[in-house]
Amino acid sequence: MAVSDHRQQNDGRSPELPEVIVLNAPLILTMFEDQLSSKFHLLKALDSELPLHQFLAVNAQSVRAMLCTVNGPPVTADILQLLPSLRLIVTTTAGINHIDVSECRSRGISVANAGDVFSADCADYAVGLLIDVLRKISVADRYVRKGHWANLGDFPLGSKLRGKRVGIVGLGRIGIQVAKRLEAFGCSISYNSRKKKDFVEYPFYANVCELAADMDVLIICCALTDQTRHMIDRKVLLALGKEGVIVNIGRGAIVNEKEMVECLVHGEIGGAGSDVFENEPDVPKELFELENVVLSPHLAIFSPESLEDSRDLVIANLEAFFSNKPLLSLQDPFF
Ligand SMILES: O=CC(=O)O
Repeated sequence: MAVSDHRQQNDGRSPELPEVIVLNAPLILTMFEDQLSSKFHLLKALDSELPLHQFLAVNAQSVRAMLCTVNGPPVTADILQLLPSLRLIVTTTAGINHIDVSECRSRGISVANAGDVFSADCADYAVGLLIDVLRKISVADRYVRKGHWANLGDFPLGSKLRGKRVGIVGLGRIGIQVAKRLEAFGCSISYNSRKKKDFVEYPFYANVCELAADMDVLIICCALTDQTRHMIDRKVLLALGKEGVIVNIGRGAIVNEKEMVECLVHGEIGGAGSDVFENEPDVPKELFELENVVLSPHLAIFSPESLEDSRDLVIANLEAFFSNKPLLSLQDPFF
């Protein structure tokens, strides 16, 4: 078949709809495809029989906007090179670690993310994971299901949330909401981030290891960058200590997962709750055996309501772009 024969067939929609290349399969596309495709002509790389590079080379030379998410092929310099007309990437996620932002900057491509639409759900989930690890709610659930209730005396009691010293790593949109929630639960809050924040009174620690040494709990809420990759390593975990709990709703690779698993297996930290892992969907099997660990499949941000907000923001960003208006959630640190 000639290369030009591989061009996606016009599916009957108006040829005037602006074209958007869809690199992978964002959940909002699965849920709201009709709404998105009534406004944009979606060129879906996943539906093509062609390998991604060839699909882009054949179909996407004039495409100016891309929709993507964190699962699936990362938006690398190699991919961007195949899209000479691209000027906008909209990611359905808050995190943008799957996009080569410095390549975007040098090519004049703007990046818009999920802004604040997932922050509340994600913060709720972080608190949920922490309460679950501390009070052993999932353990209690398994206990009842196994018919052990009659022996209640042998249930290992969990630890109180009120009074815990909680260190938030990354006091951005999500971190601040976690902090406010846990303050209301009677915890004392401290934080680590790139810079001290003027809008809060919480104690600031420039050094994450010193933060861990003074805390009962660390909650990882920062972005994954070259600076934060494996920032939470054995040294930090040992500083957190035998009773210390770590919760991660950021990205798996912020924690050195191998070292965290070793610390958990050897009882060098008290417990962990994690929604994110280094090599998703693979989760280290050792964790399955541990009762002081709560595992979740990268779902913290999702509720039906947050997905609808995400859809609306994606559409609003694309519409703004195609009508030369300012983007609603432009990633300004980079542009
Ligand atoms: O992980 C999810 C997100 O970055 O929004």
